Amino acid sequence: MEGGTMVETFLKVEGLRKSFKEIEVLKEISFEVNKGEIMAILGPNGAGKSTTIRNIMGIMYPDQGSITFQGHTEIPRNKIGYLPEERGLYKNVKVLDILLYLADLKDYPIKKAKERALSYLKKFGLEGKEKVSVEELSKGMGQKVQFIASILHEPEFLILDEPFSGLDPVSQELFKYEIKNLAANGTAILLSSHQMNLVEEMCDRLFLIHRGQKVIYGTMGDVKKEYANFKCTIKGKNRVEDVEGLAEVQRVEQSDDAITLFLSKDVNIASWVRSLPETLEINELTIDRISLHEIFIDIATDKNILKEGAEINA
Ligand SMILES: Nc1ncnc2c1ncn2[C@@H]1O[C@H](COP(=O)(O)OP(=O)(O)OP(=O)(O)O)[C@@H](O)[C@H]1O
Repeated sequence: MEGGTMVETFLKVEGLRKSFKEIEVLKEISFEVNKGEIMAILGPNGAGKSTTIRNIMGIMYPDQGSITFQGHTEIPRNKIGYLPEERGLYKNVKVLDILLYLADLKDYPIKKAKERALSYLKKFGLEGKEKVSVEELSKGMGQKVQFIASILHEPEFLILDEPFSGLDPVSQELFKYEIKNLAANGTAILLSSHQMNLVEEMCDRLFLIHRGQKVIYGTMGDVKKEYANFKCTIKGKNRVEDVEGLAEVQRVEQSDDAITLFLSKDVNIASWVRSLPETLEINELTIDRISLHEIFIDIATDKNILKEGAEINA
């Protein structure tokens, strides 16, 4: 998506509000998903991700706000692929039959669907399983079939709710590769996941909700720059008192044989390293940026340690 290409928005969600009984679960949710990008929707359990997705899919209706697809309110079902959070919807049906049936529901040509289905089954290591009934598949295999079902009709917009849950690491990589490939070919992708490492590796932008409200919305690069401050971990026998007064140190965490210094946002690492006192015992020293995983935990646990950077779009 970078490099000045024209952004074409597929989905636009504006001011979405939704309550269940008295409880407001979504409060003014607004975001967009563009063609050719992977947009992550993130948040702790119960944050409102699936509710947002269900509103987009027309499974439930918002109390307020609007959802448009290429400018239209009608849901273009044939252009959308959806991998729901609930899995294993089909049981006593053969793998290839269910795939072709679902493609047919989307008015996709059956011959092409069959070719694509066989090629994807092969790609996902399910060659020879065409005539096996879905209930006989393992959990991961079932998920692969459901994933194939969601992309068989070449959707322009793909919603993946927790696509990696229950997959082994090899299958996760396969899914990751395939999802990135779809985006590279122009598909707009909205992905919800709790696997922050994968999100960090593959998503272009992210939208993080907490208690039904936007906390972060931006490109992965912006989020890293704004929130992911540097941290310096020093192995050796040092006391918190030895380091907490140092310039640019916002917070110190101590574990058995290491001490981690969380540094302020605009620190100049080169001069900061030079300013370390010679009295420190340094057996090992590493400087990294805080990971998306840590940013997530910080927000989800209301620690707000990173709030210094909490400016972008929030
Ligand atoms: N049909 C419903 N009736 C009442 N409350 C609901 C309903 N669906 C969701 N909720 C509530 O809305 C809130 C958001 O739920 P949602 O499933 O959207 O969260 P989520 O972010 O997808 O969480 P998870 O990561 O656990 O899947 C929760 O408090 C949940 O209990």
